[in-house]
Amino acid sequence: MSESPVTAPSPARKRRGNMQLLMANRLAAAGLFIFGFIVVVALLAPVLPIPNPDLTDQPNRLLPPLSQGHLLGTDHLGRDILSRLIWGTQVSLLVGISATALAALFGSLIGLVAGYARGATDSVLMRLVDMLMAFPYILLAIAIVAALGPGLLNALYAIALVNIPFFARNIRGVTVSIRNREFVDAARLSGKSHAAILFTEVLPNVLPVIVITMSTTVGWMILETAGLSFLGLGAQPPTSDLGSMLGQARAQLFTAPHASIIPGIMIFVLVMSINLLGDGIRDVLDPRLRSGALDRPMAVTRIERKTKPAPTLADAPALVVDGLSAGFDNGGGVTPAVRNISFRLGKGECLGLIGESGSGKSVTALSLMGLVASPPGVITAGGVYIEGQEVLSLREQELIGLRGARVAYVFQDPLTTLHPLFAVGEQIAEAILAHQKMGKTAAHARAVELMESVGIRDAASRASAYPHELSGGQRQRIGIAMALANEPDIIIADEPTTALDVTVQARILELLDALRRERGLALLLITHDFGVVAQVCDRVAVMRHGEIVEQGDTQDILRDPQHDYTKRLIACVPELGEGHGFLDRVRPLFKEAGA
Ligand SMILES: Nc1ncnc2c1ncn2[C@@H]1O[C@H](COP(=O)(O)OP(=O)(O)OP(=O)(O)O)[C@@H](O)[C@H]1O
Repeated sequence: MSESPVTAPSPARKRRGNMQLLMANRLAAAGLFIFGFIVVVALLAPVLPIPNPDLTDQPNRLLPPLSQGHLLGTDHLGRDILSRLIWGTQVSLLVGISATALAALFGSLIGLVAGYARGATDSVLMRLVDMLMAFPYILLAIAIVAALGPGLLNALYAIALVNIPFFARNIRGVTVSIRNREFVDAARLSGKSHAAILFTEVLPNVLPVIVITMSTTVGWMILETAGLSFLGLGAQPPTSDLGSMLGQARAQLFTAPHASIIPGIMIFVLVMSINLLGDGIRDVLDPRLRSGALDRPMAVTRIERKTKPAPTLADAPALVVDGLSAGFDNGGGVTPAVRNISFRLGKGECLGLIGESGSGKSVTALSLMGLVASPPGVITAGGVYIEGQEVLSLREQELIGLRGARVAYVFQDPLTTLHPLFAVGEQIAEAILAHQKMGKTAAHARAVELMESVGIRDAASRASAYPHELSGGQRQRIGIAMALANEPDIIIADEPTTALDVTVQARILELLDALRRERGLALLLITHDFGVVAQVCDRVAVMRHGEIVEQGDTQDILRDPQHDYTKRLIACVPELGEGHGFLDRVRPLFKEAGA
């Protein structure tokens, strides 16, 4: 289409860069600042005006902090603690980061190969990893260093080795889920070698997980290295790291506590800053966390309306939507998804909401009951009136109480909305019990009745079937039965037949049509198919780029569409036996529109 979509963010609202997102997380920013400061100071150790860290001065041993010439005092050999702290931090950082890099390299390689190859390779590699995991890791590290001999380099190898399983298992899990994806199949079909697929198709998808795992484990590895040095198995004199400083000072814990407290605080601050930074990096690299989708969603969409709509409407039909606008918080502002939506829907009436994919139909439908997930969803203007009462101004619990009771939803693919581990009858009964007080047996009997009313044959026995045991059409009937469970006044059906074949589609539409007529339901039917609208709806509202561009009686609009876009949507309904004529008829319409 030639027009730019309404959701295209303006330059001012462009998604913030990763660094800005990281900085917006205060804890991560604090972690970055502290860690950055420590790294810079440790790197500048050779040029800083500090004494030689190994220079002993027996007469001035165990001087307290703030002594002349020794800001943090001296240790049991009279060495300057500040200087040793800075040099020791440098060593701890170097060993911790190197161990993380080694563990990440070998662990990820094992995970990638095992997850991609599966079969015997997977079993052998993962059993080896399991063997490593069978021992308490710090004991294993001590045993390895004891076997190799004490020393920083051996401590580094030991820490890297005991952390390999952590990477291997994580990366294998992600690789297994990626290896069966269509783009990997496509690469295989294109003749790429396994190695090429592994490194060009799988690895780029696994890389963020490797980075996240590294950022969250590096602090842990620094701590483990310090542990080995504390026990005298890591840094050997005269080299010292934070752990060995702590170990050497423990004999003077009561006479000169500062000698052990200072390196202890340093280890704490260093590990804490890395962990805070690591958590922040994880949130930034994971797109789901970045948009806030994995945050606990709010029970009702965030509502930020500049002007409050009138609390009630006189002489209002079942549903009135007045000037509704909603969008998504992109971190720097709200990107609009639907704008100024208004329509009315009476009892027993069916309104079709039609538009191409992305035109904002679902956001409109979900906004009516504050169901757009927040974050990132936001309702920015307008009102929704049910029987004349503005519902978005209600208290949260009141609005939640309306869901499923006065207003019910039927979604596109019931396989994703039905719980796979519960029998369908049980799920309908649960929907009844959510709003009505009755015993479980009565709820189950009512569920069977509802199943019968939506045309499921042999309902009593089918009630104990699980969703995967039913056909697509039967599942959608269960979805409709659940929507009817509490005798709602309004049903919002969001593309209820899109996932079904044409014959089942026709039957489900007939069912919805019959139900709204028999029960006087107001039916809002969302679709992208004018054929469906023509079959069921009294009136239709055409949506494009988040706005309603035309609405009116279905017959009038079918006969005399005003908007070009409506004309094109109507032209897209093929006629039986039309064959190639359909394309010849439709193509010029889209060429004219530059689409
Ligand atoms: N969680 C989200 N975050 C950001 N933008 C979103 C989100 N969900 C939807 N949108 C945007 O809102 C706009 C409207 O989407 P909506 O799902 O309402 O379209 P639709 O007309 O129902 O499409 P379809 O027929 O494919 O379901 C789209 O441009 C979409 O990209």
